[in-house]
Amino acid sequence: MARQPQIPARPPCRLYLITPSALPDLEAFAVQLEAALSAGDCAAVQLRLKEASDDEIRAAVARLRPICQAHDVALILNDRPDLARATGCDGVHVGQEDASLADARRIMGEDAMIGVTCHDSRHLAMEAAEGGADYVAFGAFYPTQTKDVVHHAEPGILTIWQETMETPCVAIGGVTVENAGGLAAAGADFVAVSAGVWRHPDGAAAAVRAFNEVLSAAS
Ligand SMILES: Cc1ncc(COP(=O)(O)OP(=O)(O)O)c(N)n1
Ligand SMILES: Cc1ncsc1CCOP(=O)(O)O
Ligand SMILES: [Mg+2]
Repeated sequence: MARQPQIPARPPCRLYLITPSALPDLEAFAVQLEAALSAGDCAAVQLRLKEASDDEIRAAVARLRPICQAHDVALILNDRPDLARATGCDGVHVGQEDASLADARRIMGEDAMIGVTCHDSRHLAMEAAEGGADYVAFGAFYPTQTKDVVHHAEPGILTIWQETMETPCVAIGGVTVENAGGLAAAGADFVAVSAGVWRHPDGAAAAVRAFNEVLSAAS
C-alpha cells in the first residue's frame, strides 16, 4: 500500500535553563550546573547576569561554556551580543529594550541563535520572526520573584502561535514542575526556567529530572 504523506509531529517541549541573575560563587554554580545538565535533557542555558561587569561575564562564560559543550547544550548570553560574540557563546537573547535583532544578527553572524522577548504580543513576535529570530519568547505566564515583570501572557498565545507560525516559541515567567506541562500542552516549544530549577527544594538535578518527566508526558 502506498504510504500517505505524514504531517511531521511537533518535537517535544524542552527545558531552557536561565541562570540566577547573580553568581557570587561561580565555582559552586559550575558544580550545580554540571549536576543539572547530567540529570536530563536541556536544550539551552542562558547566562543572565544582570549586575555583572564585562570581566565577570567573561569569567562566567569561560567556566560554564565547557560544561554546556560537554552536554551538547547551547549557551546563550542575555542582553549582550557584543560579549556573546567575543566569548564564543552560541547565541544571545535580546529584549525590547536591548540591542535590536538586526544589530544582534550583524554582530553575531548568521549561524548564531538569537531569541527575542515578545511579552504578550503576537505583533512583536511576528516582527521578530520575520526579522529572522530563531525563537520568540512570551511571558510572564506565572508570578515570579526573579524579575519585576510588567507584561503577563496567557497560555492561549502559545496555541495560536504554534498553529500559525514556524518559529519556535519559549514560555517564561514563574514556570515550575507543576505548571510546565500545561504550557507544553498549550504549544510551548521550550519552557525557560530559573527559580523552578535553582530554587527547587530537592535541588537542581532533581528539578531537571522532574521537568523532563512532565514535559515528555505533555508532548
Ligand atoms: C528566554 C527569555 N525570555 C525572556 C527574557 C527577558 O528578556 P528581557 O525582557 O530583555 O529582560 P531581562 O532578562 O534582560 O531582564 C529572557 N531573558 N529570556
Ligand atoms: C527573565 C524573565 N523574563 C520574564 S519572566 C523572567 C524571569 C524568569 O525566571 P523564573 O523562572 O524564576 O520566573
Ligand atoms: Mg534584556
